[in-house]
Amino acid sequence: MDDLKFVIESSEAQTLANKLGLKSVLNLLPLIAKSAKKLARPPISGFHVAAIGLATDGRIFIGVNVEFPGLPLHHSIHAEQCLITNLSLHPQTHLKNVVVSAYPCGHCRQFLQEIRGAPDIQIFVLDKNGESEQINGYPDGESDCFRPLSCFLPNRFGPHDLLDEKVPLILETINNNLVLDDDGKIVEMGNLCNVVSRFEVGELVSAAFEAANRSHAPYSGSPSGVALVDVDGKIYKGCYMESAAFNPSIGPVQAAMIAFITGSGTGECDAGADYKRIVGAVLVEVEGAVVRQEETVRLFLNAVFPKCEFRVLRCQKSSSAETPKGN
Ligand SMILES: O=c1ccn([C@H]2C[C@H](O)[C@@H](CO)O2)c(=O)[nH]1
Ligand SMILES: [Zn+2]
Repeated sequence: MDDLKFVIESSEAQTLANKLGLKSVLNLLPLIAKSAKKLARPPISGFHVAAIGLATDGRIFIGVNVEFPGLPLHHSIHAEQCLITNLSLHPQTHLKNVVVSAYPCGHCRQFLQEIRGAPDIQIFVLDKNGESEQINGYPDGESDCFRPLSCFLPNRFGPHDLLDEKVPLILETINNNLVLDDDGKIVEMGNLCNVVSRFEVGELVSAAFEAANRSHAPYSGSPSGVALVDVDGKIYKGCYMESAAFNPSIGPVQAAMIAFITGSGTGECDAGADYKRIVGAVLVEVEGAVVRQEETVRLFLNAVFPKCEFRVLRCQKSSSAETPKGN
């Protein structure tokens, strides 16, 4: 399991499980978790975390922790947040099983609550050596070592404390009906950016706008999106995703960073070595929004990609847009 990818197709997972003589794909998850720890980027703590998710369609998704020297700790990305963002990038609404290399912290248990049916997500925690904590070894079946999230976080506070049941949750399809009405600003930005060609700026703005439209921000009504572009013109989108408990929310630039790390396909474990490939970033957020991302995104970009050109575009909410709040 040397060249792991952040998304493993269902057929690949099945083939690998058969090849290793495992009873099912579930038995494969702990092996992947142990191996995926090397994809983490923890230059501050040196503590590698991997969170592996099995989706209902049989695909396996990997999440790892990412730390950023020079920034306050709340900019860090937890493996579980990375996993959920990875799922959102490859539209996948249901997470069935998760194997984590360490116990999920309170914030991660809370962030997982944003997924529909969260209390039933089955979680399995490996011990410090990456082995099963159970006497039986690796899981033999769904009921063997996995325990529901409701067991890790009983008496939960979640989305339905604030929202109507019908409001789309994280990972579910959403369109925030935003309007970007000033094409002139995009042209002006094209002229301003030295490192990113005019053509790519247009694409970059569209990507950030699409990310803002798909952002999960039902609690503040302040959706936003970031798009990053690398030296080869490849674009990485990040949607801001809120938690009902506010603080475990994931910022748009962290989400775009996850798209870069999981999609750059380098399997790079030398933290930060490839960050200098990012040359441009665009943030799209709502004019007059109650929650603003601009300054925190700028702080992040200055510390992580100091040479990156950054532009901000404000959009409006369509007057026909439904208000997301349930009560
Ligand atoms: O639930 C958790 C708890 C911690 N970490 C990471 C964050 C940080 O990078 C390192 C030390 O806390 O472990 C996770 O990824 N998930
Ligand atoms: Zn956590």
